[in-house]
Amino acid sequence: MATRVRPSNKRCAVIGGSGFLGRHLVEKLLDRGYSVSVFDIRQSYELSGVTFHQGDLCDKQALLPAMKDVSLVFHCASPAPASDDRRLFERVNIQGTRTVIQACIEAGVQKLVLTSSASVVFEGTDIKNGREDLPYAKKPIDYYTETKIEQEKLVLEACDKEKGFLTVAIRPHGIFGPRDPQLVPILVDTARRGKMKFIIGDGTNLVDFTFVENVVYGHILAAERLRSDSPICGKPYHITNDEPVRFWDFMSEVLVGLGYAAPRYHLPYALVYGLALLLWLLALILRPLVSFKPTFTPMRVALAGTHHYYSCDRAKQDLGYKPVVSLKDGIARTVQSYPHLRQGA
Ligand SMILES: NC(=O)C1=CN([C@@H]2O[C@H](COP(=O)(O)OP(=O)(O)OC[C@H]3O[C@@H](n4cnc5c(N)ncnc54)[C@H](OP(=O)(O)O)[C@@H]3O)[C@@H](O)[C@H]2O)C=CC1
Ligand SMILES: CC(C)=CCC[C@@H](C)[C@H]1CC[C@H]2C3=C(CC[C@]12C)[C@@]1(C)CCC(=O)C[C@@H]1CC3
Repeated sequence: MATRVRPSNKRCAVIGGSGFLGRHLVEKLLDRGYSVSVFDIRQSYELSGVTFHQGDLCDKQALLPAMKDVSLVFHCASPAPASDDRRLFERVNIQGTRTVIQACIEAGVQKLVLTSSASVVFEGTDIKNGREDLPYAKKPIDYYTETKIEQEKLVLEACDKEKGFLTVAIRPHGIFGPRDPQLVPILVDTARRGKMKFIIGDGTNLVDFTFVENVVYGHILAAERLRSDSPICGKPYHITNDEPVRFWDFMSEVLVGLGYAAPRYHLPYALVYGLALLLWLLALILRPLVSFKPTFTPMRVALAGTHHYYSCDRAKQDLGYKPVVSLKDGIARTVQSYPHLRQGA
């Protein structure tokens, strides 16, 4: 009878390892002596110590080779929130995550760490220092978040100490850092189109923005602390910079760092939200005739004009988490990493 190779606890797989967070995670895992297999729908780089497996995570047969002899899997793949494609989110984040869980169990993987999102509890109204025991949003802000909720439930419910399959979910918020394809590029694009002149509301709303290396650190701590006798099995954890900042101060600091003017004029929140809602309805009605994507969607206006920051006390207590990069240093490193997005470049 063929003997089964015992998976090494320093061998792991990163699903979504070609993406922004995934690649930072892969780099840190290599630093810590792990060998890594990346599974992603695309291959965006090459790195020694990393084996790439290209495929769709909804395909179990494609996933299995990436999990061979692996004891730990990180699942940080998702379609981009901006795609707003309900069927794609359902297929990848819900059905695909079921497939990931089945493949893990079949391949003998012992630990699964999911990248969820703090937004699973956000309904577009203020959250101040929200803890993990807040209920899931009944009215999530978009389809993407709706499927992130189902995905998190699936992964946490799959935790089974008897069967030796342990799971945990990390809920980051507002990830930023070098190579981020979303936050800074959207901000600069908005500024270049002359639309970053206005502050929505009074500009005092506090939000968490989390430097990518802190998010990576939270994932690795969770993976390494995930044992059948630890309190973290089957639980979600907020991972933030633990320094809530005014949304508009953060945006202004990034803009000014890149040579653009900070927004100055205030607009009432209710007015902008109402206009965004009208635009969104118009885009929906006109979709069969013309397709346009408004910059100011109701979801974006809510993100820009409300408080949404989260306590990471549970992560501090159970994981020994503490941010490793301050917000100030994170912003400086991010701004430096985007020479091509500077004003005039
Ligand atoms: N960025 C943020 O601020 C936050 C992100 N998160 C979560 O963190 C995770 C990582 O996000 P981020 O790094 O920003 O996202 P990215 O889009 O940069 O990375 C996700 C990766 O997954 C890939 N992918 C998408 N669909 C599939 C599929 N069917 N099969 C295999 N791979 C696939 C993507 O490929 P492609 O690019 O071709 O689609 C991409 O390479 C996600 O789960 C996201 O929900 C949570 C909170 C905040
Ligand atoms: C905190 C958090 C969850 C951030 C996630 C990233 C994006 C949702 C934001 C990144 C840049 C933001 C942005 C706006 C909304 C939210 C973001 C897209 C605006 C469109 C809000 C309205 C404006 O006045 C312009 C803003 C540009 C940047």
